[in-house]
Amino acid sequence: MILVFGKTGQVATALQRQGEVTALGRDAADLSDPAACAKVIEESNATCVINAAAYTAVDRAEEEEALATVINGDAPAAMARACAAKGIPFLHLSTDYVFDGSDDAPWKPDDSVAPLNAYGRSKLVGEKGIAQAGGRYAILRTSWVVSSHGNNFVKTMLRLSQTRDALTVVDDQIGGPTPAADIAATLLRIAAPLGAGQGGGLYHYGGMPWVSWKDFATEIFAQAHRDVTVTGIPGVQYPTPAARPHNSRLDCARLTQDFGIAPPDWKAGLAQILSELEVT
Ligand SMILES: NC(=O)C1=CN([C@@H]2O[C@H](COP(=O)(O)OP(=O)(O)OC[C@H]3O[C@@H](n4cnc5c(N)ncnc54)[C@H](OP(=O)(O)O)[C@@H]3O)[C@@H](O)[C@H]2O)C=CC1
Ligand SMILES: Cc1cn([C@H]2C[C@H](O)[C@@H](COP(=O)(O)OP(=O)(O)O[C@H]3O[C@@H](C)C(=O)[C@@H](O)[C@H]3O)O2)c(=O)[nH]c1=O
Ligand SMILES: [Mg+2]
Repeated sequence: MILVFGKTGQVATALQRQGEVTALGRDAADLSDPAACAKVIEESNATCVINAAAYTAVDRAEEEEALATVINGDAPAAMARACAAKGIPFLHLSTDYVFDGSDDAPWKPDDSVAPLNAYGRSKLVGEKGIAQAGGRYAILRTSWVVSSHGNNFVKTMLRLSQTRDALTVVDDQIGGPTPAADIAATLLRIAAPLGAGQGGGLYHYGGMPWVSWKDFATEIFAQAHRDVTVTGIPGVQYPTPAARPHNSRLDCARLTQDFGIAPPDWKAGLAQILSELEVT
């Protein structure tokens, strides 16, 4: 039995659509109580655990770093220790926001981390706690997750297009939009081999080709046939509580080497999302 933490989120929803999983919502397992999450694993008959729950409100985390750190740091670490004790693999997601975004070379899994914001710091606490738990694990760092479900940049752009015919969007933050459906498929595909001893550790999994948020917005409006003029602006002209990295490009070669999985094509994923949303 594959046990999933998270029920309503983008990736948790995709996992339930694609796999035979037992998904736990906040009512069944609240990540602000790490010991309770560990106990759920201990008392389960899980053969594998996937954590798809997280504190993902990047700007709000600046004011709630302690809570974000419990949810994104302490809870996954406790889950990983419970999995290690049971001898079952633990799969987890992390983020491009653990990097500072300097230069423009794609980030490799072993590159130095230096988060610019509280959310990134909280996710890094989780990464380290999982590595120290001593069990088999895979952490997929992904970026710019989108789906027809939940909150994401695609949904924000479509909503804004109902009231606006022009938008300014930052063009100096570059990364890979990643469909939640592809993340779920990848997690489900690597779970068994990981449990059997193949691979393990830190991986990158982000969509291709790399784009700026501005070029992403432009493609969303093109595919959705929305007549919105998008003008690029530097991030300094779009002030937010949390700083965001300029360079979020993820080098996904290790996942290809260990599991034969290539990064997803986000433009195809976007078309699928728009069709699910019945935007034509
Ligand atoms: N979204 C993105 O752009 C990116 C996400 N990631 C990572 O990918 C993973 C999945 O993200 P995504 O699917 O987008 O997340 P979402 O923001 O769509 O969903 C977050 C999920 O976590 C749950 N959750 C939040 N707090 C708690 C809590 N205290 N107890 C139990 N459940 C809780 C939410 O439940 P509820 O509905 O009850 O609030 C929801 O199901 C996360 O680890 C995230 O850090 C990485 C890079 C980019
Ligand atoms: C709505 C809007 C946003 N923006 C900018 C702000 C920001 O730099 C960028 C994206 O905004 P968002 O708030 O959607 O993105 P953000 O919440 O920062 O998304 C991040 O979420 C976390 C969970 C991750 O792990 C990251 O990989 C990343 O996906 O677009 C504009 O320039 N114009 C706009 O009209
Ligand atoms: Mg957001």
